[in-house]
Amino acid sequence: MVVSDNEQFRVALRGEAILTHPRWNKGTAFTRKERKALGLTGRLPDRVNSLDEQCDRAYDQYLSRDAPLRKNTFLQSMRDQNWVLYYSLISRHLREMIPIIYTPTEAEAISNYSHLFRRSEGLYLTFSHQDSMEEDFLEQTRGRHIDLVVCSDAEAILGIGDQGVGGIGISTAKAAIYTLLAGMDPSKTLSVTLDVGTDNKDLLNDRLYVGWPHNRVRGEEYDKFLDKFVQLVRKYHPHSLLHFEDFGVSNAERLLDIYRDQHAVFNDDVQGTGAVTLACVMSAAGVTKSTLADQRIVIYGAGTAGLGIARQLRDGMVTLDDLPREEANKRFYLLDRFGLIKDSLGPDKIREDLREFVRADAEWEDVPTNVRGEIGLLEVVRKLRPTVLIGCSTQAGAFTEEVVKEMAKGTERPIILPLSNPSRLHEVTPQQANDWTNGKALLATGSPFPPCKMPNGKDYVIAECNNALIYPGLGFGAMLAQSRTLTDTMIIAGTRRLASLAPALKDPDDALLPDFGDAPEVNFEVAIAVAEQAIEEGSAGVDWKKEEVRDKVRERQWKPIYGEYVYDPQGDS
Ligand SMILES: NC(=O)C1=CN([C@@H]2O[C@H](COP(=O)(O)OP(=O)(O)OC[C@H]3O[C@@H](n4cnc5c(N)ncnc54)[C@H](O)[C@@H]3O)[C@@H](O)[C@H]2O)C=CC1
Ligand SMILES: CC(=O)C(=O)O
Ligand SMILES: [Mg+2]
Repeated sequence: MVVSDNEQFRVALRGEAILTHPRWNKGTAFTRKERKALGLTGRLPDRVNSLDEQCDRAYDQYLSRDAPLRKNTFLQSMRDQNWVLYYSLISRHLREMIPIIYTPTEAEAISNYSHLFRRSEGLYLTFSHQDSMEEDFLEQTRGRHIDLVVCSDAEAILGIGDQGVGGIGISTAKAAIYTLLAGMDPSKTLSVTLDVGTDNKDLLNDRLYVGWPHNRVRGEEYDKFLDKFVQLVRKYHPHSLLHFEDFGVSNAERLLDIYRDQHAVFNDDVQGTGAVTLACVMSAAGVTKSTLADQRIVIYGAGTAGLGIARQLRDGMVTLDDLPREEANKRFYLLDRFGLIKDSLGPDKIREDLREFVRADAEWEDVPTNVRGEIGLLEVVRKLRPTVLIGCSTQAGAFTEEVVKEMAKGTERPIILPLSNPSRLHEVTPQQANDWTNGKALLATGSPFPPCKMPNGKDYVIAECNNALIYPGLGFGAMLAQSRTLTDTMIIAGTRRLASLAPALKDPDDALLPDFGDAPEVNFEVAIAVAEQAIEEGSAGVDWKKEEVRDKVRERQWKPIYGEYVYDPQGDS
């Protein structure tokens, strides 16, 4: 459904039913004719408002809330009431409001989920009710056309760990970002929490916790539960995109591998983060006039995001710089809680999926270790003098002054990307990294940060290297092209398009990635690149010509505009 001005809808709802339906509700914007036809004249105050007037009023109400969390709950309740107003208001204040409905504030909302709970916001599939999963699923989706399913089991939410049933908050936030930044029709999205319990003791001990009060289910039982859900999505919505968000490290990559050939699946933390970081490093390499293959890359935190980034950067070197895969793997040095990932750590400490990035001990014989034989970040940086340092460890302050200064000794423009969310968990603040390198560092962060003051007094704009700059376009492009899978080459095509839009390409002192205020245009371009690539490689289910793609994508974007309603008992509801 693409809404344009004056588009007419036949709706089967009247009275209270239409006023309480967020897809159809217009509040004071119902026209006099509609009020009469839909039984609303006595249910609304006299004055008919335009959408502009409604946005002005809503913005004043928003501003009257001081704390970010209060602003978040205000917007949340607006979404429950009126989608057009919600998306229209946020689109008008995108830079200001994205941090409120997404990282960092959404993390706070999720961690308080049970205390803030007001009403259902998606599909809650609970392990203990798995016998009725199909029934529960159909109850919400029967007769609906679903293009996008966003699901989370909430084991690793936005850097704040296991949040149990509160994971519904990340599914709804990510789905809302698809609508805001790519134009996904919200009536065709489904947000799901897979409540398989939680190991978060605070939640389990909280008498107000609204999720299933049970330890997290793992192993075969978990896999069966997940499979049952994925097969329902495949059966009833075979052309949908299934987006996985914030799964734990033992499941994220594994589930992607299991299902990637069966359905169009996408893991945002692995693939979305990998893609935006590749674009960011391409942009920084443009500033330093080097290639991807020239980089020596240290990744601190080898979890879901860390591994996803390593693989995507590696694939970038292979595809864009023609480097053999083995050669490309050697450009990476991954560290986790046991320090540098090297052979002698053994299988207990090295996950199988990290295998191709394990370093040989022989390379490090001359480097001091701690009492447990581990090699820390400072030692790695001292020996290697990396050109790129990426943080996805959730360890605030891990990039110390010593580490950053040591890095700066070996490279003219150190590329430093503290990507952990929320803001309080960043490995280094941009201003610190900037000060410690005399303004030489090329920086981007995972959550929004204000510009840094450079030694020359100018501002250096800090790019937000967050997967939201690319995943909506990747998913929307794949969905529109009706691609059976979201291939690695489609992701690379979207990434290259994003990198081509980096402000630093035109001015090396400018941000490494486009501003979030421009994220809708950026994701539009990404969606086009992805759909074009799907068509070119034959994975698309549509028979568009490449030159038609731009117009097709534009035509299919949902816009927050009110249509005109006509009452029809056989119409939509
Ligand atoms: N900017 C972006 O777009 C994204 C940012 N992130 C952020 O990245 C961070 C990590 O997320 P995930 O990879 O999903 O979590 P994860 O839990 O899978 O990975 C974190 C890793 O850091 C390691 N770690 C913990 N303490 C450490 C220490 N002292 N030294 C070195 N490593 C240590 C853990 O062992 C784990 O392997 C989170 O803050 C998350 O919000 C994640 C996805 C996207
Ligand atoms: C941005 C995101 O996906 C995360 O922090 O998990
Ligand atoms: Mg995530």
